[in-house]
Amino acid sequence: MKDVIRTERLSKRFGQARIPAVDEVSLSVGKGEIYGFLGLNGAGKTTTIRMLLGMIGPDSGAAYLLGKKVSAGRTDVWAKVGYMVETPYSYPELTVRENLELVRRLRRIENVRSIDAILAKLQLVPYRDRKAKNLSLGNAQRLGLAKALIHEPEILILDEPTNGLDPAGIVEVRELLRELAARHGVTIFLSSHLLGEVAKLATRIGIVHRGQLLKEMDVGELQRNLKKSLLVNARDTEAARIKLKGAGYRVERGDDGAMRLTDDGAIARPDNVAKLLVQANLPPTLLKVQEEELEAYFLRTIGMEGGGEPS
Ligand SMILES: Nc1ncnc2c1ncn2[C@@H]1O[C@H](COP(=O)(O)OP(=O)(O)OP(=O)(O)O)[C@@H](O)[C@H]1O
Repeated sequence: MKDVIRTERLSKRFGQARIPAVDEVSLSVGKGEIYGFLGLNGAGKTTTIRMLLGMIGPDSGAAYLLGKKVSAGRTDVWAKVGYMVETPYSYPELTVRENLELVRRLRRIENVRSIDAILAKLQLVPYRDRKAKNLSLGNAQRLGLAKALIHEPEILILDEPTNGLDPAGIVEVRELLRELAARHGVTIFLSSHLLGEVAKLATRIGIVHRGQLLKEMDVGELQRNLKKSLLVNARDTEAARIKLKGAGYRVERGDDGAMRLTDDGAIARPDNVAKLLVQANLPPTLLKVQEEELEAYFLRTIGMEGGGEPS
C-alpha cells in the first residue's frame, strides 16, 4: 500500500545547544490507518507534527504527505489535510457557527450545509450560537475538531485530540475517529502521552522518547509484548514464598503483600503452583494471571521503570 504519511530521518534541533527535539524519525502510515504517536511531554511529538504540517522546516530529513514532499507552499496537499495542534484557537468573540463559517470560506467550501453537517457530527448543535470564549474546554476541543474536519480531509493530523475532554467526550471522539478511518479511509496521525488511550484507537503505535522513535508495533504486537505474571498468596505468605522458591520459581513482591511469579512455567500452569501449595498445606488464597498495565509497559519501553534499558 502506498504510504499516505511518511517521514525519512526527520530531524530538528533547537537552541544554542542544538539539542535534538526530533532525531532521525522515519515512519510511514498507510491509507486508513490510525497511527498513535506516543511519548512523554517534551518527547518531540508536537515538533514532529509541526514539521508534517510544514509549519516549521526540518534541519535534515523530510516529510511526505500523499507522496509529496512537505513544504509550506504546497496548497494542493493542504486541501486534503485536516489538523488540530494543541489547544485549538478559535475567535473568542465569534460563535461556534461563525467560527465554522469563517473556516468554510477560507477553505472555499461551496456547500453551506457543510456547517450543519459538521455541527451534528461533533454534537455541537446545542452550542452553535455560543461565543467560543464561553465554551467549556471539551467543547472548544470539539470545535477544533470540527474545523479540522469540515472539508472532509483524506489525512487528519491531531496533537493530543482528547485533551480536556471528559470520559464520555473521549469515547465519542474515539468513535468518530474510528469511523472516519474505517468507513471513509481517512488516514489519521495522532499524538498522545497515554498508551492506554492510544491502544484503544490506533492500529499502529510508535513510541517516541527524547526525539527518537524507539519502537513501532501494531496493536496485536502490543498485546503480546505485555509482560504477564502470576499473582499468588496464602495465609502464611512467608512459608509459601519459601516453598515456591524451593521448587525453583522466581518470586517477586507483588501488590498488597502478594507474591508475583514471573516464570513462563508458572503463568502457563497455575494449577501446578496451586497443587504444590496445597500439598504443603498452604492452600492459595489468591491465584491470578495478571497482565502488565499499559502505562507500565510504556515506561519500561522508554527505560523509565525497572531500571532497564529501552529494548
Ligand atoms: N521553539 C522551540 N524552541 C526551543 N525548544 C523547543 C521549541 N519547540 C520545542 N522545543 C523543545 O523540543 C523538545 C520537544 O518538544 P515537543 O513540544 O515537540 O514535545 P512534545 O512531545 O510535543 O511534548 P508536549 O506534549 O509537552 O507538547 C522539548 O525539549 C522542547 O522544550
